[in-house]
Amino acid sequence: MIYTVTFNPAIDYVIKVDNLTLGQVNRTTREYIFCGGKGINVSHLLANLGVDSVGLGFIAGFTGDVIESGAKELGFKPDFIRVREGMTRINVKVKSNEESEINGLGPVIHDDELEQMFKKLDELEDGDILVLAGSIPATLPSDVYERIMGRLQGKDIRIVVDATKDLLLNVLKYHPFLIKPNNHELGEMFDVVLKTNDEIVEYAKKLQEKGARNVLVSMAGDGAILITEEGEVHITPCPKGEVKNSVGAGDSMVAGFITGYLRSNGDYNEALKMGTAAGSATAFSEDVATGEKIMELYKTL
Ligand SMILES: Nc1ncnc2c1ncn2[C@@H]1O[C@H](COP(=O)(O)OP(=O)(O)O)[C@@H](O)[C@H]1O
Ligand SMILES: O=P(O)(O)OC[C@H]1O[C@](O)(COP(=O)(O)O)[C@@H](O)[C@@H]1O
Repeated sequence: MIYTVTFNPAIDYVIKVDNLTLGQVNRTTREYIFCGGKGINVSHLLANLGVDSVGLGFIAGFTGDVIESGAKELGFKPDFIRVREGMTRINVKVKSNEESEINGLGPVIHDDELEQMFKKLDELEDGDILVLAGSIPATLPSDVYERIMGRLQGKDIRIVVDATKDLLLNVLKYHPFLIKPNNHELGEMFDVVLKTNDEIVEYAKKLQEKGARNVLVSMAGDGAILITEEGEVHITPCPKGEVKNSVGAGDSMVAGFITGYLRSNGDYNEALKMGTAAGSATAFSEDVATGEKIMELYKTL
C-alpha cells in the first residue's frame, strides 16, 4: 500500500486579483477552494490515476472536517488523527501580476497525538511506500521526519521525502528512495543560486553523497532532472501549455513518478515521463490534474 503523510494539511484558497495593491481593498475576479497539503495532493493525484493510497496526517477544527470529507470525495482513504488545539490552516494563493502564497502555521500537535502517528506508522509492512511531504506545524520537533525514518529502518519500505532545508537534509542518512527538491530549494540547501543544468546535477549529487538514493530536481516550466541511484542522469523538458495554477505541480510530479515506477517495474525513464506528465498536467489545470489529462500529455513525451 502507498501511505502519504501530511503533517500540515491545508485548505488552499486560490484567488485571482487584477493588479493586487497592498494597503488597499482588492477584489477577486476568480476564486477556488481545494483540499491541499503536499501528501494530500499526492494521494489525490494517485487516485486520479487509479492508484490506491491511504492519507495520514493531523487535522483540527472545522477546516479539518473539510479535509476529511474532501479526501473521501477525492478517492483515497483518509486516516487522519484529529488533534485538540487549533485548526487546520487555510493557505492563500494569490494570482495577480505575480504569484504570491501565504501558508499558515497549522494546529498544535501534542506529544500524545504525535505518538499516535508513530504507532500508525509502526504498522507499515515490507513492500509499502511511504510519502512524507510538506512542512511540519511549528509546534513539532524539527527531527520528526528523522524519527519516523529511524523507526522504520530495517523494513523494506520505499520512503519518498518532499520537504525543504533541514527537514530534508536530516533524513538523508536514512537513504530515502526518492527526494524531490525544486531547483531553488536545492540551491537554498547549499546557499547557492543554481543557474545551469550542470550545476543542478553537481548539487543533486551532493545530496546523494549524503545518502539519498534517487534525486529528482523539478524546475517548473524548464522540466526536471533525475539522478538515479545508479548514477544515470535523465533530463526531461516539459510539455508546453497554458499554465492555469501551478500549486500542486510538484506533488503531482511525485505521484506520477511513483505511478510510472510501479507500473513499469522500476524503469526510471518511465517514472520520469509519468512524473513530468502529471506535474505539467496539473500546472495546466485549475486543480490537481485528471487522469485523462495526464495520459494525454504522457503520450506526447
Ligand atoms: N509552467 C509550467 N509549465 C509546464 N510544466 C510545469 C510548469 N510548472 C510546473 N510544471 C511541471 O511540474 C513539475 C514540478 O513543478 P515545480 O514548480 O518545479 O515543483 P514545485 O511545485 O515542487 O516547486 C515540473 O517539473 C513540470 O513538469
Ligand atoms: O507544507 P507546506 O510546505 O507549507 O506546503 C503546503 C502547500 O503546498 C501544496 O501542497 C502545493 O505544493 P507544490 O506546489 O510544491 O506541489 C499546497 O497544496 C499547500 O498549500
